[in-house]
Amino acid sequence: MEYSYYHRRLNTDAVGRYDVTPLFADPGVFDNLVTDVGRPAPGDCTHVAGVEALGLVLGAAVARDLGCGFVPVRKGGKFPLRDEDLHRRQLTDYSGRTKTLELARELVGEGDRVFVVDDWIETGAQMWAAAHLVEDAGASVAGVSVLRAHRDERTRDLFERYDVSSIG
Ligand SMILES: O=P(O)(O)OC[C@H]1O[C@H](OP(=O)(O)OP(=O)(O)O)[C@H](O)[C@@H]1O
Repeated sequence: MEYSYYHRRLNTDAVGRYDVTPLFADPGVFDNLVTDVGRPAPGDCTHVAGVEALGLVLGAAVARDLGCGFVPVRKGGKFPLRDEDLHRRQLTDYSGRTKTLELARELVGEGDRVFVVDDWIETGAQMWAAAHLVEDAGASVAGVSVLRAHRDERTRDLFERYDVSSIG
């Protein structure tokens, strides 16, 4: 589907922060969204990672669709694990607040090819951290896919380093 298909159902022109959950609530739209976000995934992808919170919803559905494992990238302090069992990155995103993202060490590692999914990218800070967590784990990033991504100087490094796909 073109981005206009989703745009019609979102009732916003925002590029950055907006609520994508109406796209999850309609089963037909959600099915199309999962297909479209997962389409750029390469055939050798072993896992899909999703960024908390809404990237968990979308990423898990994409993983199921692709027949891959699912790996949650969680906000700091959510994994009930010891520090030494986590990879951790700090970032400052669109909100101007400093946040932490974590990935459990046991979930992925060398040889794994991880496709990273989220709902949208504004500054790219969360996606940059998520992709680097995958690499910190010894796995490789098989691509990045979102519904909508802002392309400007803030996201240039992300687009240069990774194969980033967006519907809009
Ligand atoms: O490009 P950035 O500046 O990093 O912003 C994009 C990120 O911000 C939002 O997450 P948020 O932390 O608001 O959580 P949510 O999924 O719970 O809405 C969105 O889901 C992305 O993860």
